[in-house]
Amino acid sequence: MNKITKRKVEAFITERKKDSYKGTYGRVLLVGGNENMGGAIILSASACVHSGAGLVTVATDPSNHAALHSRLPEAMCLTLYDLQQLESMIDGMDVIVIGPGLGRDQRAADVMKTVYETIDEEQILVLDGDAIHLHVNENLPPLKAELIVTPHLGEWRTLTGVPIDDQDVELNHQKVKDLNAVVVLKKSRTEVYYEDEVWENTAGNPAMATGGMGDALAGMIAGFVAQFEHKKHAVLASVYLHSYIGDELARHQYVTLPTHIIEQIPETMKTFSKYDSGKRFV
Ligand SMILES: NC(=O)C1=CN([C@@H]2O[C@H](COP(=O)(O)OP(=O)(O)OC[C@H]3O[C@@H](n4cnc5c(N)ncnc54)[C@H](O)[C@@H]3O)[C@@H](O)[C@H]2O)[C@@H](O)CC1
Ligand SMILES: Nc1ncnc2c1ncn2[C@@H]1O[C@H](COP(=O)(O)OP(=O)(O)O)[C@@H](O)[C@H]1O
Ligand SMILES: [Mg+2]
Repeated sequence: MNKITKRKVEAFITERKKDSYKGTYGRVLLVGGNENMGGAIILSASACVHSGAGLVTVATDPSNHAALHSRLPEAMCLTLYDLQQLESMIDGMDVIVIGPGLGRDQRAADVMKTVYETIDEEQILVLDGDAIHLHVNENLPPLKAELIVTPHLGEWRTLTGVPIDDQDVELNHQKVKDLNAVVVLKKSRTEVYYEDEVWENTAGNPAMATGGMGDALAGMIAGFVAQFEHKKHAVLASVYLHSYIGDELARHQYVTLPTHIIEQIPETMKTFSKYDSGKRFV
């Protein structure tokens, strides 16, 4: 299995071009956060903005709009259940994240259907949390977009039907090929599955075992994929950096919150970008 290491990620995160602007770094739409789980999508959106996505929009329940605006004025927002508005917004996006705090009710299923119907092959869909359950349990239209799925072990069981104790790398890899997606299988040593290879994260620790940590990762993955040309490197780099920051914080903190990790993303990216591809400090 390939290992995602610090040296590799330093080479993946490059300096920004002088003449770039927000349009260079991608447009991301994050869809989720019902009236009970607004925090989930706020964490995802916040991680996405702090990762450097050019423009971030959030479709969430209206009861979350004020909190989102006050926590993250950089993001625009729209009403989760206004399917017409959602449809027209999807059009201009590079990456769409769906699932954090979405819920699994009929309204959530209708939102999923709209996204699946509207999204096209040029776009990338990040499927997380409740969207994984809806993907399995709802009769959805065929998906044209490139798919990145970010299950934890329980969500992977839902997707594949394989009990957690029976999951192993070989069987997981077979299931990934059937799924036709990139799979970020989240656990203490997260694994990233592509059709032809598997990568293992080499960072992360139990101080990160706290609610919302995966929501933050979904937003980071979207932010990286939206701005970096090399999509595989973007996914591997985001998975590693999320855990690397967690490890740095855990040197002094018993528990690390997703908000703590998010705050550290820009500074950590800067440090990683200072190494050139020859791994030399420049
Ligand atoms: N502040 C918020 O609004 C939060 C909202 N959240 C949302 O809550 C929704 C439900 O997600 P949950 O993951 O809580 O619930 P799920 O019911 O999808 O998954 C929980 C189950 O998965 C299994 N599982 C997960 N990780 C495992 C591991 N490493 N090893 C073994 N078993 C494992 C356990 O059996 C557990 O019962 C999602 O939409 C999520 O985004 C959560 O992220 C928590 C924070
Ligand atoms: N013991 C651990 N060691 C390393 N990473 C962990 C550990 N526990 C949790 N994590 C990380 O925290 C995240 C949890 O994701 P998830 O279960 O989806 O959380 P949530 O849905 O609450 O946001 C994953 O990225 C996982 O790798
Ligand atoms: Mg989750």
